[in-house]
Amino acid sequence: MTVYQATASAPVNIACIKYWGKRDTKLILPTNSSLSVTLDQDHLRSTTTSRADPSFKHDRLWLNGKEEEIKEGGRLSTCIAELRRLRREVEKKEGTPKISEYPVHIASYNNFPTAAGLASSASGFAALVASLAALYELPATPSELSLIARQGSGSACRSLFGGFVAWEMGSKADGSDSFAVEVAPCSHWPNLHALICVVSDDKKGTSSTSGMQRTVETSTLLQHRIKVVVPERMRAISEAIKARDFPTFARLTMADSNSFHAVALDTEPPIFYMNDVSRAIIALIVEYNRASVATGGSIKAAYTFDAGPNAVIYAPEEYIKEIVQIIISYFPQAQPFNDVFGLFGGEQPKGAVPSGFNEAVSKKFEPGAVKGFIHTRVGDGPRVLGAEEALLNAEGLPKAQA
Ligand SMILES: Nc1ncnc2c1ncn2[C@@H]1O[C@H](COP(=O)(O)OP(=O)(O)OP(=O)(O)O)[C@@H](O)[C@H]1O
Ligand SMILES: C[C@@](O)(CCOP(=O)(O)OP(=O)(O)O)CC(=O)O
Repeated sequence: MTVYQATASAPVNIACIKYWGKRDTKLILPTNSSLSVTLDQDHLRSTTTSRADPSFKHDRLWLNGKEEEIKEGGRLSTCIAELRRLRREVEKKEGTPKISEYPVHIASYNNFPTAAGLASSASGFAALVASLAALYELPATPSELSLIARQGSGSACRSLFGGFVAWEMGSKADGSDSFAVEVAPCSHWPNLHALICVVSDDKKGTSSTSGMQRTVETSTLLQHRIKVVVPERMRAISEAIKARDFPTFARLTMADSNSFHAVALDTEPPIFYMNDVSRAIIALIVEYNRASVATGGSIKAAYTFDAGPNAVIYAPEEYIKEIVQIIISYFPQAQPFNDVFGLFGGEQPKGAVPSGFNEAVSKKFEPGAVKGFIHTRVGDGPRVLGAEEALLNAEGLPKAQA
């Protein structure tokens, strides 16, 4: 008997020009376009296996081994229904098995700790869509699949591509022109690296979904951001990426992170996602860039923050070592540094600052204020994996994770 099953993995993306605000909350249509860098799935990924089988009673989904309810009319059920609809188109061709009629079992696993506060909905919904698209053998392009991932979580639409990705907001009421497009593949700028600084967090106070809705309803500053600020930045950052112009890319990325956190503060009641640790990291990166420019160099690093206190620092590969040394001068580490790129030749990094760096820009924190680092780089889009990577066992239930 044929087993109808497919496994796919999908990457995390971190926006440089932020999505914040919906004009349609059901279809997840944004109030502005956004642009992100896809991170390498060798380090951070969601992996998902989907199987269609006539013996299954109903659709079921397990996330990290734990069953999640698929609520009727909810985001998961919308994505599954949309992919089934596309499969039915394929089944119009005579002789194609009608597997759209079978219930599905879906098992997914995020290889990064949810407790780290990293966006999991983006890679999660992208992997779900990629695995069902592979199961159903859909002839759809990544942009077409991004229309579906968008309805799971807005930022997920950008994880259907590798490299540098724009989500064009579109203008149609049905959302058919609100999808992701590739600005440049990861091979275009492979030495763009990312250093994620995991900041201690006692559980996020305001989710992105509810936070951005409150901003749309109450912030006057958001209107200026979506009408004037973002359209110009989208144009400028796309050009900077095409030209591999890091200083311009960095200036725009930092400015847009600041603008996003400003509209969060302009919300009633105000929303704070960054904390003292986040702000100290900003001060260190600003001083690092200032000292570099003052000695005839250029901007070397860009910070950006999503809806939480973790910092993501984008920088050319050659500066990451120096950046780690600066940060640990102020944030002593309680855990060993996971040196996946071999920057420190088997030794643990020691704190140091470059000459001309004003050490008074921040106080020194207690160990553990920055819990650890994840060093990664720009990476490719979703991958279809082999049967040996499947997360479902012979009975169609989740395998125990090692
Ligand atoms: N691998 C996955 N497969 C399917 N759904 C997932 C997966 N990982 C996460 N999700 C969905 O995403 C939800 C978490 O999304 P949520 O938006 O609350 O957090 P986040 O993505 O970590 O942060 P944010 O989007 O605010 O930056 C989970 O409850 C689950 O529904
Ligand atoms: C700050 C952000 O990370 C917000 C992401 O919001 P989500 O995509 O998580 O929101 P929903 O569409 O409601 O699921 C910025 C970004 O990724 O562009």
